[in-house]
Amino acid sequence: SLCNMKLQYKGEKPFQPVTPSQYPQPKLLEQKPTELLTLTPWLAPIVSEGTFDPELLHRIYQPLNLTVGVTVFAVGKYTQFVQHFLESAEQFFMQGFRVHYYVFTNDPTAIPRVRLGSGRLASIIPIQGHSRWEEISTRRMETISQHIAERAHREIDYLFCLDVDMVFRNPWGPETLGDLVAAIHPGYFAVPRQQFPYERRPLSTAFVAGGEGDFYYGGAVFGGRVARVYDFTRGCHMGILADKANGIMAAWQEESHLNRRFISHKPSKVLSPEYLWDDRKPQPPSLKLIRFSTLDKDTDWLRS
Ligand SMILES: CC(=O)N[C@H]1[C@@H](OP(=O)(O)OP(=O)(O)OC[C@H]2O[C@@H](n3ccc(=O)[nH]c3=O)[C@H](O)[C@@H]2O)O[C@H](CO)[C@H](O)[C@@H]1O
Ligand SMILES: [Mn+2]
Repeated sequence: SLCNMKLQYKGEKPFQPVTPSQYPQPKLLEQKPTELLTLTPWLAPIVSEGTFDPELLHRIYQPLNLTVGVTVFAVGKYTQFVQHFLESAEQFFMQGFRVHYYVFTNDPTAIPRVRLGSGRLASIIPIQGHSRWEEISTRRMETISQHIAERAHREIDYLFCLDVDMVFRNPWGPETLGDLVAAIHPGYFAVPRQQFPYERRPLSTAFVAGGEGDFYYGGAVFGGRVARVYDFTRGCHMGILADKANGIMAAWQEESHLNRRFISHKPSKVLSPEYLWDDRKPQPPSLKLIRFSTLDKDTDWLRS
């Protein structure tokens, strides 16, 4: 069965020598490239403006000829977001890289054909719709893991799994690439962990106890090497299935399972809220650049 299959991935890309270039010297004794924390206690970088050199990273990653996948779901009324999402991604997402968008929808005819740059393509993948929005959102973990097993592991090196009700506003580049990548939720970066909206009922497999947790991560952005995203989404899906069998739906659906799993399977790279913002909030001075943000949407209408 698909579950026990040994996947033949596209293959590792050996690193290339970095071509000579001019860039500012890294200074061991000059601290604080930003007001934000730059390293987790398990030594994963926290990416924000000022912590990296975009040109240098481009020189390092560009020769690898990587293909970066994106999964995005547009079921029911959410098809209206696809155009703006794709157009803004074409402007800002992984410029100069090969990109493969996988658009999952119950209504392929409602997906606009957006003109894509060279080396970039979109596949529209029909899926079943569900009447409850919680179900649509939660099912993504299952669909993504199946899609990696059936197809995407042969086509892409890295994968980002993104919400569709969002737009890119500034560059999102190879600084985001890592084995397993999480993004800090815009609503909880200044909040003590006891107040994170984790699932708190021990009956759920997403249960998080009082003293646990690092950052509260958003369900709208996660990714990494395709093999790691496969394990991650499969793990979340298993937790969701176990909860279903027990008749329980976690407080924030798949986001609760994602947060549970990132506590035991730490991300190797963490994206600051620059990479997962919300237009309904004022931009705090500590965030220099909003790169990807939730649109101010009519939630009641969308979910009706
Ligand atoms: C910023 C952030 O971290 N957002 C998370 C949050 O609320 P959100 O309010 O952002 O959830 P949402 O309404 O955007 O739903 C998540 C995604 O599911 C898809 N969708 C949903 C409903 C529907 O009818 N059709 C459809 O296509 C669509 O891709 C959408 O972007 O909590 C959700 C789970 O409860 C997800 O974890 C979201 O990622
Ligand atoms: Mn959303």
